[in-house]
Amino acid sequence: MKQLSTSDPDFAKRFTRLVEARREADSDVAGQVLDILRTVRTGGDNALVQYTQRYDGYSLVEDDDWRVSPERCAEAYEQIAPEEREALDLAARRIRAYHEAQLPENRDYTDDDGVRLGATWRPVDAAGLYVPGGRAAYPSSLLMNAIPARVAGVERIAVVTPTPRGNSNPLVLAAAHVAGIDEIWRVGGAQAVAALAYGTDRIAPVDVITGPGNAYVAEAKRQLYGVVGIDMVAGPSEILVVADGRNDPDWIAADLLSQAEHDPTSQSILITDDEGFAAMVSDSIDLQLGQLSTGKTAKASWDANGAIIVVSDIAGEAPELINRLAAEHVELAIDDPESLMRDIRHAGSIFLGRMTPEALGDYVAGPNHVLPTGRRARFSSGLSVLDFMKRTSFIGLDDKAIRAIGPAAATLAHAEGLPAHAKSVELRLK
Ligand SMILES: NC(=O)c1ccc[n+]([C@@H]2O[C@H](COP(=O)([O-])OP(=O)(O)OC[C@H]3O[C@@H](n4cnc5c(N)ncnc54)[C@H](O)[C@@H]3O)[C@@H](O)[C@H]2O)c1
Ligand SMILES: N[C@H](CO)Cc1c[nH]c[nH+]1
Ligand SMILES: [Zn+2]
Repeated sequence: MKQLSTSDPDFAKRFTRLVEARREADSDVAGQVLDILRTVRTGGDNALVQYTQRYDGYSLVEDDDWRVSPERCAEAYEQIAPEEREALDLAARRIRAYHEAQLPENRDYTDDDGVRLGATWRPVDAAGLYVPGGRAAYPSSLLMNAIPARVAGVERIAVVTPTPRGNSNPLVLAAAHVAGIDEIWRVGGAQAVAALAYGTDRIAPVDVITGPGNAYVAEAKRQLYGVVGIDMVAGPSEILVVADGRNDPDWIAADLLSQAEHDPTSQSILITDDEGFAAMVSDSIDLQLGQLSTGKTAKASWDANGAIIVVSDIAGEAPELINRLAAEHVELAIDDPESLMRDIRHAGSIFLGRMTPEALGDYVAGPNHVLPTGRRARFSSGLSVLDFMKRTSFIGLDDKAIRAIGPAAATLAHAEGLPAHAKSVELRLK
């Protein structure tokens, strides 16, 4: 963990290094991922068999090894504990309600020149959803991917998810049942993303790939953008907590560890204006690390990518630091989170006040937990219904309308040195 203070003479240099570390982490896996994508493109299902054996310790032989049936998902739903079923149902209901409100409206109108204009939204034909499953299983990510895809009206939805040593997680299957998913492939990592993009004998290609994953998965999506659409680059989790000294240090320590436990390359940062509080949070983290079943991963993450930044004035100094970090999650554990939120331009999702731990957003709040990482909140947003849709514009002119705007088009066509363009308009003006 790094300790920084804005009063240190070398703060600017050290902070810049912290910001840039995210980009360097991405490029570490780029070469290996390129290799995996090429191998799956040429080797198809055989390549999937090899990689699944190597990385998940699992043999894909029979049809049942490859794909999970909807009957198994329904069975899993019946067999999980009643409180788990209720929690999944509640999460699904809240996620659905939030995403239904995102459905866009088609436009169709005639402007002052008499030109008919508009745009029609349609779902993509096929979406591939990545549900992570290497270190932990993510039924919540299944819901976060599948519900907006369903709301958008996507006809074919294919899920890929790794099943280490062949063990399918019952809650992931139950979540698939809740979301009405009937195509689940037991493959993960960059190779699964490649299979969705290029297609193999077994897995038909999709038009868009969404969902979170580790550095390999995130980099595979990034490299395949253009072959398919993607939502955004949603890699190893990040949390940036802004907390004053009036918080319980144990709460803030737990919040920081909640994202550190995802991945050794996750990032957790605290900004505070109270040096004593910073020390208490740091001590609490050390204590809590020893109590977590995920302690090893969380410790690796906190040691390598954790940071505590002490500022002298939160309102004056935090906004610039927050905007440069452009973190996936920003928690504001202060008295007046609203006023700080107004100054935040770059963040995947913001959590307002001391009673809004980020973990609530991971599961049940409603907004999507698939969010941009690696400072990409500067230009990307969380997964939404729109990521499963595209828009086609339309234009309609009659004789009167073409006389109103046609001459200007012909003038610009001549000016661009494109006479055939000009002629196609001018012939209709005669
Ligand atoms: N940004 C978001 O919205 C968001 C949301 C949820 C989870 N996440 C992130 O998802 C990730 C889940 O990671 P995970 O590892 O548990 O599951 P995962 O499914 O993302 O990755 C597991 C796969 O990674 C591949 N892999 C592992 N080691 C490899 C290696 N050395 N070389 C090549 N491939 C390798 C394997 O194919 C394995 O099946 C975490 O980083 C977590 O922070 C992000
Ligand atoms: N925090 C993750 C997004 O970075 C989402 C998640 C799922 N389960 C637990 N957490
Ligand atoms: Zn989380």
